[in-house]
Formats: sequence, C-alpha cells, structure tokens
Amino acid sequence: VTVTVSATASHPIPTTLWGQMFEDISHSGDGGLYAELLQNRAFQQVTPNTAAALNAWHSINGAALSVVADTVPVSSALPNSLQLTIPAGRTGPVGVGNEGYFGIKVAAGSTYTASFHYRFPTASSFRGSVTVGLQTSAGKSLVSTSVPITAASTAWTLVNVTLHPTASAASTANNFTVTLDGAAASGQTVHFAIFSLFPPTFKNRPNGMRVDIATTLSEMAPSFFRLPGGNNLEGQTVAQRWQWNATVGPLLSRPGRVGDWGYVNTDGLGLMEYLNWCEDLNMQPIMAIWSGFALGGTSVAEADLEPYIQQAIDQINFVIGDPATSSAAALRASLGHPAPFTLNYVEVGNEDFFAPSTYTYRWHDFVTALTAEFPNIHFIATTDTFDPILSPNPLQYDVHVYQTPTWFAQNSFFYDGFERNATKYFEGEYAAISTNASDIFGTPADGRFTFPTMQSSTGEAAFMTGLERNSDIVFSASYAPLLNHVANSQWTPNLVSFDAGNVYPSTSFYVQKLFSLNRGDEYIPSTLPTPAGTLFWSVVRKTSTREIIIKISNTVGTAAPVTFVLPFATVATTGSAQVLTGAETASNTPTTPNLVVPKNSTIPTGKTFSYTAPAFSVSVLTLVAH
Ligand SMILES: [NH3+][C@H]1C[C@H](O)[C@@H](O)[C@@H]1CO
Repeated sequence: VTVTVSATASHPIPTTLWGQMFEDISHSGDGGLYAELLQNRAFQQVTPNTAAALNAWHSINGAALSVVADTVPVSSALPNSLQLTIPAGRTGPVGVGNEGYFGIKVAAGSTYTASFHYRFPTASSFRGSVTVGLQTSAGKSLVSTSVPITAASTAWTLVNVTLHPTASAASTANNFTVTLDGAAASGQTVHFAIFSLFPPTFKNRPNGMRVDIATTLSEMAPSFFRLPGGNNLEGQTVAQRWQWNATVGPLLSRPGRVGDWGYVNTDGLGLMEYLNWCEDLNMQPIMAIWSGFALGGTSVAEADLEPYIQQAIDQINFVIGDPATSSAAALRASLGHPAPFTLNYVEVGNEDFFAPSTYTYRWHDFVTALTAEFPNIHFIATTDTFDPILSPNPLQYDVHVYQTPTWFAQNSFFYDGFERNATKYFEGEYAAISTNASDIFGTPADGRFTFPTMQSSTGEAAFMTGLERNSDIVFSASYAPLLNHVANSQWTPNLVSFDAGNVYPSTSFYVQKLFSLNRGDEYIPSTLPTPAGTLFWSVVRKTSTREIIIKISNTVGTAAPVTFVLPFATVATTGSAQVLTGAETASNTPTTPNLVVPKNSTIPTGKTFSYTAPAFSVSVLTLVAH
C-alpha cells in the first residue's frame, strides 16, 4: 500500500490524549499501587469474633486471637482491635503473623517502617517486650527488633519501628510478625490496632506508592489519571459508595469501605494520595463524583439529592477551593497543599447507561449546581451518547468498549462518522478482552484473554490510530483495567499485572507506552487505511523537533509492506523505528515477563521510503521532515 502524507496538519492534538484509568479492582490499590504491605491491617469493615475478621492474620505458637469491638477503640473510625492472649505454659515467641497481600517482598538494603497501637485492657504491673519482625513462612527470621511494652495503663500506645533486613528473602512467602515471650508474658491479654508495614515509597511520600508499580506506570508518561472508578466509585448500596471525606486525613480517621470488587478498601489510598500522585507524574485527574446511583440498583430520588450534591461540591472544593472560603479547601491546606490542585474534568458517575432513566434528573441536578459553583470545570456524562437526551447538553461523554481484537481492528473509524458538534469524547475504558464475539465477558475457556496478546494489542493499536486521527473530538483515552494482582484478579486482561514481588507490563502496556511517548502536537492527514483492512496507521507531527511520527499496526500474521510518500522539501535519510512484534498469542506473563518488548532500530527514510510492518506488530517510525 502507498500512503501519501499531507503537507498541512488538520488539527492540534490535545495534550490529554493518552492516560490511565484507575480503580481499586484486582487489588490495584490495596495490595498494589498503595504501598501498605499488610492485608487487613486495621480490621476495617469486618464482623468481630468471626474467622473472616482475621483474614490474612494467623496465630504463632498457640496465641489466642480474635477481632473484638473494643470497649476503648483506638478511634471512632476504627472500632475493631485484635485481641491477643498468651496461653499459660508456652515458651518462645508467641503472637501473630500477617501474610501480606499474597506475599511480602523482603529486600536487603530496604528500610521497612512498621507501626501498631497497643493497649492492655486490664492494667497490671506487667512489663515486657514485643518483637517485631519479618520471617519466611517457614519461620526463618529475616529481620527483627524488640520494643518495651508496659501494662501500667489501659491507654493506647503507638509503637514505631524500622526494620533493616541484611539479606533478601528467597521468595515473597514471608510474614510480618509481632510476638511476646511466651514464658514472660504467660496469661497476658493485649489489644492491637492498625498495624502497618511500609517499604520505601515512590518519591519517598509518606503513605505513598509502591516503587516498582509506580515507576512502571510513570514510564508511559500518562497525561491524566481517572479516579476513583469505575464501578468502585459506586457502592452496592448508597451507604457503601466511595466518599471523598472518608478517605482523607489521618489513617485513624479512615473507616475504609466494602469495595465493589469483593474486598475491603482501606482507603489508605485516598483523595489526597491520588492528587499528590497526579502531581508526581505530571498528570491531571479526571475525577469522578458519585452521581446518585448504587450498583445494587438504587437511584437516589430527586428530592433527596441535595446532600449528595453538597458532598460533591465539597469534594471539588477539597481539590480546587479557596481555603479562606471553603472548609474542604482549608482541610486540603492543613494536609499540606494550600494551593489548589489542577482539575479540569469531573465525571458524573460511572457507566450510568445502567440507570439512564434516573440519570436525566441526576445529571441535570448535579451539573446545574456544580456548574454554578465551578464554571470552569468540564463535566463528563456517562450514559450512551445522546441517549437519553440530557439537559444541560453534555459537552463531554465517557465512552467504554470491551470487544474482540477483530472488532477493534474493524472499528478504527468508529469516531470518523461522529458529528462535529462541539461534543468531545473520553474513550475512558477500552480493551480487547476476548476472541469470542458472542460471549465477550466470558471465561478463558470461552475465549477471554487472561493477559493481553499480540492479537489483542495490535487490535487496540489499530483502534488507537483512529483515536489519534479523531483527536479533534477525542480528548482522552485509557485502557482498562490498569492494574491486576495475579493472585487475586476480578477481571482479565489488564494493562499491568503484578504480584508481591514483581511487575509484569503487558504487550498492551507497551502499545500504550509507544503511543504516549511518541506524541505529536498536530495530526497530519494521509491516505486513509481501509476500514475493513488489516493494516492501520496514523501520522502526527511534533513541531518542536520537526519530526514526523508514523504509527503502524499490522493486525494479522503476514508482514505488510508500505510505502510512504512525503511532501516535505527536506526529509531525513534515516529515521528510527520502535517495533513491538510477536506471535499472535504471545503474552508477557509472570512466567514469560519479557517475551515481547519494543525493539529499536534505524531505518532508511526519504521523500519516498518503504517499510515492512512485521506480522502482528506495532511500529513507530520517526524522522525529521519539513
Ligand atoms: N465493568 C468495567 C466497567 C467499569 O467502569 C469498570 O469498573 C469495570 C472494569 O474496568
């Protein structure tokens, strides 16, 4: 095929085009990006005196354990404590261990900061010491330190320790342990509250992000970060919705919530952490507000919306308000960020095409009130585009599509036919997730991908060339879901998988990275690909370097020769090629983590040059031309 490139750009490309969608699904947050290593650290949202309340905790050497509703809770937000009784007649360490989020990585040279609160429900003359450590699940100590404790009072005492392992553990099958000497503490009962164990964090932020995952996400230079969801914004019930104010301030003040993906969210990764994260990666948030619909099916009646609208106003004021006039903004200032954060986009709900009939008034009432308060914010609607008709007319819609690789390859012209009527589109969730067109959301046995493959990733890349071509109306796009703990997935495939020890960037992640790191600031029209074809491309210009950047996706198993004809007076005779290619079913997985990674080379270029796109490949060709 011959591709003739135009001399003049058709439109500027928005700087927000490529970014990331986040929600706490498959332990993306708790057990993933959020660096806390202990699972069920504060016994939040569990029923006392049940085995489930002790999830991730186990007894060491006969200690009697139970989660109790403490008569003197450590805080009103954290009513549960761990009650530990040392039975008589035990010798050696007796206590409690935590197995982390399906393992704990212990690296020599890292400093681990551990903490917990303790109190003796009955005061006594007991004086002892507690040993805090990390050990393999076979019981071999990796590091430990001891701190004195006293039963002189029944008040809570905070213990902080640092651990410095001198050797790395052979695997992530390790436990965090808190023990007392069985003989010395025989018969003692101690209460513990909110344990915590942190490794070093990204940019050393307190209560921050896991370094390896954060670094991987930063490598694609995302321009936006959608938060906090996705389904996980919504709650199964109105009471279980995500509430910004329950996720800010001291961890002692954060009750946590039952998340929408089958596990308790600590909310240690809260709105302030999200916003600091956005600043650390130079991203802008696309922040959602709860829009009055819970996933269990409840819509708040219009007459009852006001408190939820006020909560949304406070949420936005927390982000951009003036501390002198807004208490929510004053709270932000007190937490260390007096200046407003960047916020241009607020999404009203999530996938409200599940509740379109009530979205008409929910959208109207939220957006009318919020626009009056925040005239510069762009509000994003989440129903199907223009169905139902909404008032005020949305100027932004969030469009989601999960489909087959073939669908993506066949629909790279999805937006070409959209009316140019001032409405802009956020392709907020997209991924090729199954080869089975009649059962997209089925199981792996039915064609569902567990990890992206070069078939799914080239399909997505084809679609993304269309998003780039239509970036006059597509302002943002993000693959979903972003993250996944391979030991506890609620959704596959995902962009980046991980376990307690490692991160596994997928083939689709490398596609996102190739598009995001090789952006142009203007789109250059060229011979259009055949919509029903198998080879797709987009051409952009980076005006600052006078580079032409050509992205090519070959979605089938035969190499595709393509000739480019450029109209520029000066064209470099060599250019760079960044190529991601592999077999149709090739995936990066925990067993083959780097099976398919981009390879760089130089290629001959010129006013007319040919390039052969390998089978199942995404290529980025860059050359200076003007
Ligand atoms: N059901 C998908 C759509 C929803 O918005 C997300 O929470 C889910 C996975 O990304």
